[in-house]
Amino acid sequence: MSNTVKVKDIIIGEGIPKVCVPMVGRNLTQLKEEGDMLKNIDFDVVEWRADFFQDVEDTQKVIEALHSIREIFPTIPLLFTFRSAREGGEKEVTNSYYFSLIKEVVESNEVDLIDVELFLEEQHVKEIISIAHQQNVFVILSNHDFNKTPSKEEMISRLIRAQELGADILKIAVMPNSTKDVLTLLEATEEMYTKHATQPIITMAMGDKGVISRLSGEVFGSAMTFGAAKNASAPGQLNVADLKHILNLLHRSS
Ligand SMILES: O=C1C[C@@](O)(C(=O)O)C[C@@H](O)[C@@H]1O
Repeated sequence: MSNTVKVKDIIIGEGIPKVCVPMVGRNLTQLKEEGDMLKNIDFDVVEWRADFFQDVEDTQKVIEALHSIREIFPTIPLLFTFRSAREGGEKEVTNSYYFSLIKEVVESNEVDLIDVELFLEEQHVKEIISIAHQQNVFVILSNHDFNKTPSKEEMISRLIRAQELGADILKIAVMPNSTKDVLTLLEATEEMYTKHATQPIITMAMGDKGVISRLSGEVFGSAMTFGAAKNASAPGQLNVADLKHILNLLHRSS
């Protein structure tokens, strides 16, 4: 197994951390406006945060919107995410709707990557991964704690669990309540990356305190970082242009 995942022309896990921009429009008009603005910006992966979409409970409308987003970005890897409210997202739907939505999205042939929450029922996670892999869609198994930073051991064990379940990319986002918490996240990242990971990992400490973790992926082993175009999808995200610039600077001096 390798520590990289190649999606279209982007190799996640190699070189400078890749920059992912979330789209957070509430309707198709807003998504198209966001898409037009993003056309002039340099980034690597686009994430559609479908939990922001007001018609997310209508699968047909979701697929139509997905198609429109794909038309705007035919060559850029597209990540589909429905972030549940319990993990910091905008909306809560039933597990069975979440499961059927993700299945439809994967089968639509419009996405390259999907985000699946690690704490879903294990059977559902396994099934989604299997369907996604049949369709050549990569799976990011993710976990978020918007209130605190778990212990280093706990964060590593969640990332290992995601890996054991067959995820292509492992992700954890936590909220630091102190500078020490940021160090704990970075330590967990470094240890996971050097000792356990066979897959790329993505980690971040959110909020103002955690900003450094969104910039230092190349040093500690986080393969991707999220930046905001106009509206952030999580606290602490920097503007994409600044993010790219700083990542390039850090790369040159590394
Ligand atoms: O999971 C993540 C990471 C994130 O929460 C962040 O902190 O940048 C932003 C989300 O859009 C994305 O799905």
